[in-house]
Amino acid sequence: MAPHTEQLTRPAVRLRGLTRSFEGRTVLDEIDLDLPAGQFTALLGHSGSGKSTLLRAVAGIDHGVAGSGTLSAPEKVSVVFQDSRLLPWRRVLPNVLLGLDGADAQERGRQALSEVGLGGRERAWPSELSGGEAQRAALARSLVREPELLLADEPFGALDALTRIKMHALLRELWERHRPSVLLVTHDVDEAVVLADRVLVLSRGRIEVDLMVDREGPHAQGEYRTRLLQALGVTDTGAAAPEPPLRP
Ligand SMILES: Nc1ncnc2c1ncn2[C@@H]1O[C@H](COP(=O)(O)OP(=O)(O)OP(=O)(O)O)[C@@H](O)[C@H]1O
Repeated sequence: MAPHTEQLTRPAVRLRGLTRSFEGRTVLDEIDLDLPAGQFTALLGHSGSGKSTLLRAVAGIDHGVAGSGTLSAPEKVSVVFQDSRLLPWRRVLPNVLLGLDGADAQERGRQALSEVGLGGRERAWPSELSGGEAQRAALARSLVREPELLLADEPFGALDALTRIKMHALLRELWERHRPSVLLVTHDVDEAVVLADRVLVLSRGRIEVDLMVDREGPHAQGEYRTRLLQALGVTDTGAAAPEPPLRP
């Protein structure tokens, strides 16, 4: 497939001096960041480093949080969380279509479910789905809205290892087909390297590492992994160093 170079020149997300704090404690400290349209970016960082705070800011769902700076993002944004957030009292297809109308909505919903491998499960209740299937339905709910930007906050964090591998393949395949910009929050270095074309590490309120992952080039995934683990302060024994303190 030809690279979408013309798409990549148009920033989908632009942050300038983005600051967010809770009770006087700065979590995001004047972050400048551009996410080009169509890029798959992963955001890594220690627990509590501010990944979800950044994602929520970009999603525009952090009203009431103290902050400053400027932020622009596309109009059509979908968010996927660690739990599917399906409404238990609605069947799968109505969950996927929630808030959508239009003559072709049903057909688009069915198509989205088929794309995530849930064709035929339209009338199932959320309680009848496995964790992986529920996350597939959540992806279908995002997909059907044709987002320009997909924000995903640890979407596979609660899944078992085998299901997670399948979901990685699905997400990458959906991204290749639809080409939204993706910002994936994860604490899993392997997930970041397997999925993303660019990996950011958030630390002390700043983007401390900004690494392009060249899938075609000579670098083995192991090299990226080692660099990112080092940036996260993980030792050879696998022990994680504590999150360094924020700047005063
Ligand atoms: N609504 C809130 N009120 C007070 N403090 C908050 C709030 N939301 C986040 N924080 C604090 O901001 C910091 C960053 O939280 P955030 O959830 O963004 O981190 P994270 O990197 O996503 O962590 P994790 O990987 O554990 O999900 C944490 O210290 C957290 O306690």
